[in-house]
Amino acid sequence: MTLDDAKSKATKTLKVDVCVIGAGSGGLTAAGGAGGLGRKTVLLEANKMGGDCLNYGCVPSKTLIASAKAAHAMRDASRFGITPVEPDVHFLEVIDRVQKTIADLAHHDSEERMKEEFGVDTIRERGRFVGPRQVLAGDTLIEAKHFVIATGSSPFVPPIEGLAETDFITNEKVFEQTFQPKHLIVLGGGPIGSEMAQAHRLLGSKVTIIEMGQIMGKDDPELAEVVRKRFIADGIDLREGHKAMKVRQDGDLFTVTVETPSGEELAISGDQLLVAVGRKANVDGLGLEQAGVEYTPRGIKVDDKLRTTNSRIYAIGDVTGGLQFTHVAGYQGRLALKNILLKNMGGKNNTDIVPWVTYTEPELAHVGLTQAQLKERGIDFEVVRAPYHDNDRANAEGETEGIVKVLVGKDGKIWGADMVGLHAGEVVQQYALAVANGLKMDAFDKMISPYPTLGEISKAASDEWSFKKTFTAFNKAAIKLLGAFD
Ligand SMILES: Cc1cc2nc3c(=O)[nH]c(=O)nc-3n(C[C@H](O)[C@H](O)[C@H](O)COP(=O)(O)OP(=O)(O)OC[C@H]3O[C@@H](n4cnc5c(N)ncnc54)[C@H](O)[C@@H]3O)c2cc1C
Ligand SMILES: NC(=O)c1ccc[n+]([C@@H]2O[C@H](COP(=O)([O-])OP(=O)(O)OC[C@H]3O[C@@H](n4cnc5c(N)ncnc54)[C@H](O)[C@@H]3O)[C@@H](O)[C@H]2O)c1
Repeated sequence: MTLDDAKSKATKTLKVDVCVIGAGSGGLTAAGGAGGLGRKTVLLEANKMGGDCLNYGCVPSKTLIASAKAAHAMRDASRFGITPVEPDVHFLEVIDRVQKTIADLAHHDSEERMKEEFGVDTIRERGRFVGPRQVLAGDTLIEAKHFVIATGSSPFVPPIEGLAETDFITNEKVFEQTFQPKHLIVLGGGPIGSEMAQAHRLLGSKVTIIEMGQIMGKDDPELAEVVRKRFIADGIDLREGHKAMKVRQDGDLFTVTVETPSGEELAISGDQLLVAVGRKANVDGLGLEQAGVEYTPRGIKVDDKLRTTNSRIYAIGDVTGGLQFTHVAGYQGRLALKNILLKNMGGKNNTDIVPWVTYTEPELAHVGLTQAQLKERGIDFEVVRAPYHDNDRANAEGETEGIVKVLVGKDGKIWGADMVGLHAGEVVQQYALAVANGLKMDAFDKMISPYPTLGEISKAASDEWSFKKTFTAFNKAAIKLLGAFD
């Protein structure tokens, strides 16, 4: 369709202050904020309200994982003095529960709520730029003072011979499965592959992960090793350093031919194939050229105010190809809005303070700068370690495998933290607050932590750090001297 054809489809014109394209975590935040603050706002959504997080991502994955954990607890009960039982998993009921949880949460992201609480009108159409300040959605031509592109990302499908001809699934289908896989093959051992592999394994499927590098490669390798060991103990067939060469489907059977690290060919067969090898930004069909918005295959280019190369258009969340998390999309939604409302004085996109958590058992979490980033920036730091096995609550829960590593500057500033262990995603919150506010380790000295909690691990790390600073030869001599006056 030519631009003129597209424009000629419009039967009405809508003039607004802000037009947000995409009603996922980022778009809903930006649109709700703009509408709530009195700007005339329209939100466009081509598919389901709530985007990936609600429908195909965070919510269904964590709900599936909750069922998996319940099944695991039954098998694992002997450690607690309880007779273990092999759970009778009704997989389709598990899937029903996943879908019900999505439905229970859907109101929060709904058109109705956007209208009632924030005064935002939603148009359930795909948006496409037809000019630098014009978007066409169905038969409506929208002219806005500002636009926010929040179109998210889709599963990347790698160009592996034969793959496209098979009925493989991605995160868009895995939560709607109609049978429990006997043997699930997972291509990719990043957060999606790892979470889904373990969940299916604990629900009773045989699972093989085919990962060309290492699982959880974006996290601290020492901590990823803890997850690796658990996967192996869970009975996952973990194939790291294995490259998928071709895929074939014969009836219900998928066969993936891989090259092993030693260069041999190996065929792995299963009755379900999940592809989770990364994401591609949703830029196709958006008419970005018509709007003068530059992009690369990674995503839309933005500056530190989240402006695109068209200063009236901002882009946020997964479509920018940066850190792809719901909380980042939400944070950027608020930031882009502030920059729209405050003439680009709302603040800069600060990726140095971002946390993330992968919800494997045990959880793997990070916040702030990584060790590699600190080295690149020439910042002196030390790693303060606090193991889970020294924490009383972890012992009571029977989950002592894990560690917290805090990256501390010479002046005590907390630059980042990495952790693996029971509820690491909760423990990391304290460090998220510390990193965001530039706190030093002595902030934890002042804090009284309730006993016995996992959060006390943070206190243990700060004790470890301050003991070293306190019990110096100088301090000991000074105290001895003062003792002479007792
Ligand atoms: C399986 C899985 C598990 C995940 N788990 C977590 C987790 O636990 N924690 C976490 O923080 N993150 C998690 N994520 C990542 C998280 O889902 C994304 O980072 C987040 O959804 C990105 O939000 P967004 O607003 O940028 O995009 P999306 O949520 O993808 O929303 C984009 C919306 O734009 C719409 N759209 C696209 N093009 C157009 C158009 N032209 N016109 C109109 N509408 C359009 C789409 O239909 C979609 O609804 C997970 C992702 C997956 C896949
Ligand atoms: N808990 C969470 O917050 C959470 C959960 C799921 C997803 N996410 C978000 O979604 C993003 C995408 O997740 P993902 O796991 O799809 O991507 P990813 O890029 O993080 O990991 C993909 C993995 O697949 C491997 N891979 C790539 N091509 C391959 C091939 N041909 N054969 C075998 N392995 C291959 C890579 O080496 C990598 O380890 C994440 O980066 C994260 O931002 C977050």
